[in-house]
Amino acid sequence: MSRSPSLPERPRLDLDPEMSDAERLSALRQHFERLTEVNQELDDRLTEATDRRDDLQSEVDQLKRRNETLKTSSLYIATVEEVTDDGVVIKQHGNNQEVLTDTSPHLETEVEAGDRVAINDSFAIQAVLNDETDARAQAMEVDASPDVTYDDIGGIDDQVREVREAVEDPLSNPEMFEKVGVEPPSGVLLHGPPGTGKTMLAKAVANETDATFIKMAGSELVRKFIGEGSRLVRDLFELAADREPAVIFIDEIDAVASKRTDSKTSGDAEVQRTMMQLLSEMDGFDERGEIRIIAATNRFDMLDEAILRPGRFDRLIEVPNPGPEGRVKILEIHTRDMNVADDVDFAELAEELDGHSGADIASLTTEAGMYAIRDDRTQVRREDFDDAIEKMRDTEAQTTIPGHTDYQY
Ligand SMILES: Nc1ncnc2c1ncn2[C@@H]1O[C@H](COP(=O)(O)OP(=O)(O)OP(=O)(O)O)[C@@H](O)[C@H]1O
Repeated sequence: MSRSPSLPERPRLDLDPEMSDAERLSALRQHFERLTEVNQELDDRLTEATDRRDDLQSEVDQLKRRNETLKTSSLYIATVEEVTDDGVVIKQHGNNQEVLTDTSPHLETEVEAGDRVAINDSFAIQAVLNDETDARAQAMEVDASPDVTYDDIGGIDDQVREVREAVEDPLSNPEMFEKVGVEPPSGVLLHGPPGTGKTMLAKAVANETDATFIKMAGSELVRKFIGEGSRLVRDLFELAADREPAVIFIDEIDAVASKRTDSKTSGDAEVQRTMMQLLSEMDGFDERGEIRIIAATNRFDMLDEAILRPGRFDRLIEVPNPGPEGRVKILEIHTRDMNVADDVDFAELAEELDGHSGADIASLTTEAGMYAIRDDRTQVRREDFDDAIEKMRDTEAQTTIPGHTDYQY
């Protein structure tokens, strides 16, 4: 910006006491003329500055109006496919159209492949959606390479084998299914009490098949994203198609697929719409390529049978609480990196943990480790496990509601 020239100096009046009256009059006249000149000069500068201010003001007004239009006009959502020297390739949601476009200069360094962005009518990128604005990112957990392996799962070997047959084989050896002429199962439904390793199983399959793991929780869909459920289900399958091979894992599927109730509240209608969208996505599944879908529920009794029809979740696998040997295996898995004293007998501990889940056993081992740390020891002893079991029982006693029985498997 150019700097304005400095203001003219204020004229000085020098009157010498020795001066005659005539000299004094002439000096005063000169001073008056100079003052008039400076005054004129300042007037001109003021007019110039006012004109400039008016110009700037109209520029500000114009920018404000443009900003308002930008703020009020609808923006569309797209995903960045690629950032090239010639521009940014985006894919619009909804119609899947690919467009080569530009980014607002202030976003040039920010845009990366995979980002969700807001675009205007001319496809120019206006904003990169962060996690807060990106409902999809909130509703889904995307893990390009989960690190759970089958070795991390104990006590449910039969279930691991069944899931591998139903999910892994069709992904890693599709030709075999074609040659034999059988359709791989469309979807696998894992059902059983909480904390038995259902999520781990889905992650391990994704890991083993180098597939992206995409998880969506049914309860979040209906609680947090009211009105958006069916859109998010569509997004879920779209995202999986973008990232295939992919394993879609829908946890707590009962939240969107429970038996129809009689009440006709708008909430129910919304849940119904979400389920219909899920069913229609599953029905169009054949063309979807290398995508496998696994769902999980703790409330098998509540499920709407529509989702269990052939071509939908047609492979049911029960994942129960582990038996005594399973509990020993899970104890071993979760103490792999712990320094456990020789007096700890896992078989004995497993006996005491009858009816407990893998998740209970995992947190029990952590708790035992905490007791050792509290005692300033690096080795975990039998007494630490005993203390941890006692604490677990106390907590259970406090959280059990009298007269309430959970759904039993
Ligand atoms: N069979 C198992 N072997 C080893 N660890 C297990 C097993 N089951 C559960 N765990 C431990 O419990 C944690 C929770 O398990 P996970 O999330 O897979 O259970 P879930 O069946 O999906 O539970 P929910 O039904 O509550 O979603 C795991 O991270 C793991 O530490």
